[in-house]
Amino acid sequence: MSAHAVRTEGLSMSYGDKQVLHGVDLAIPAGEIVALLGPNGAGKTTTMEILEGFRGRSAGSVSVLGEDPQTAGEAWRSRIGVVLQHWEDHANWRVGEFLRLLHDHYRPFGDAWDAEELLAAVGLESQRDTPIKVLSGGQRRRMDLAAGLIGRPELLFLDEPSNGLDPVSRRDFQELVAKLNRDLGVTILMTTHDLHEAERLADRIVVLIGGRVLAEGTVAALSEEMGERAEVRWTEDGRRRIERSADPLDLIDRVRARCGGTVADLEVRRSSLEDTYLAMVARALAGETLRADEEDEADPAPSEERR
Ligand SMILES: Nc1ncnc2c1ncn2[C@@H]1O[C@H](COP(=O)(O)OP(=O)(O)OP(=O)(O)O)[C@@H](O)[C@H]1O
Repeated sequence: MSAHAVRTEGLSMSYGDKQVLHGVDLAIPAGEIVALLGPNGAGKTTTMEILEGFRGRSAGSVSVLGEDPQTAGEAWRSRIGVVLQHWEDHANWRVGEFLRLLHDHYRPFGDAWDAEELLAAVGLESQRDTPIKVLSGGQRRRMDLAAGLIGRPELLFLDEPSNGLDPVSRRDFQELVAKLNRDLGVTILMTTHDLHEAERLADRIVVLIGGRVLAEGTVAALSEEMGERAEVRWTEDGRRRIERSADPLDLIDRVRARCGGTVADLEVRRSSLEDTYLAMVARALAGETLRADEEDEADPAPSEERR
């Protein structure tokens, strides 16, 4: 059996005469959380819909849990879970009855999640008898997640899962997603525009731009590929200093020697996914190569921090 939950080779898609995916190759290892990032219109939702079997493709091969989503049957569908960006059906149904109905639908295909247990797992026990239309945004996303989980999927697709949630609900939701992966081993492919969310949750990042994979790897590997530098801040001669360095330990040693052995208010921050992503997209838009310059530039003089 393939160790990859998802594999695509040369995946291409056109809407009429407009080509929106140009030979996308993906390899998503089973058990990982992978975040698909990219600007609006990059082709993320189209890719997800093809992998979910909701949309055909124009060319290329696709394997999801070992089958082609275009031809796979209901048994395969019960092994995947889908949480769409928006869906507005069943507004008058109550949360508990909706999950019970889904449970009955999935039961013939295996060990469907009991509706009561699932309500508890996503923290919606108090909303069991609440009509879906009056749920808050955060409760609604939890219910969407519960609906995606009912068949105990091996692979879960999340399209902008925490969009519109307040910071506390967002954090709770992210913890729930991380727990599903950690405790139940669910492979997760998610799209998000929240780079902190991607950095927090994802084992691996895929950046799509203009329907092509621009970069793929762990946050650390992408940062290294882009030649991103850590940011070092300290106080020297009563002034706050800030400098970026590829070798922060060497920089700190030099500052320490200058300051007589101690460095005041020292902070070191590695480049964030946001720094890397923005640099990557800017370079791509400027038509530059992704590789950082081979030549090692001398570190610029430290600047003073803006207050
Ligand atoms: N049903 C459709 N018919 C025609 N064009 C479409 C259709 N769906 C998407 N597109 C086009 O395909 C391209 C990719 O859209 P897609 O929704 O996959 O991007 P996305 O990366 O998910 O964007 P966003 O971040 O805004 O959700 C866009 O140019 C979009 O206008």
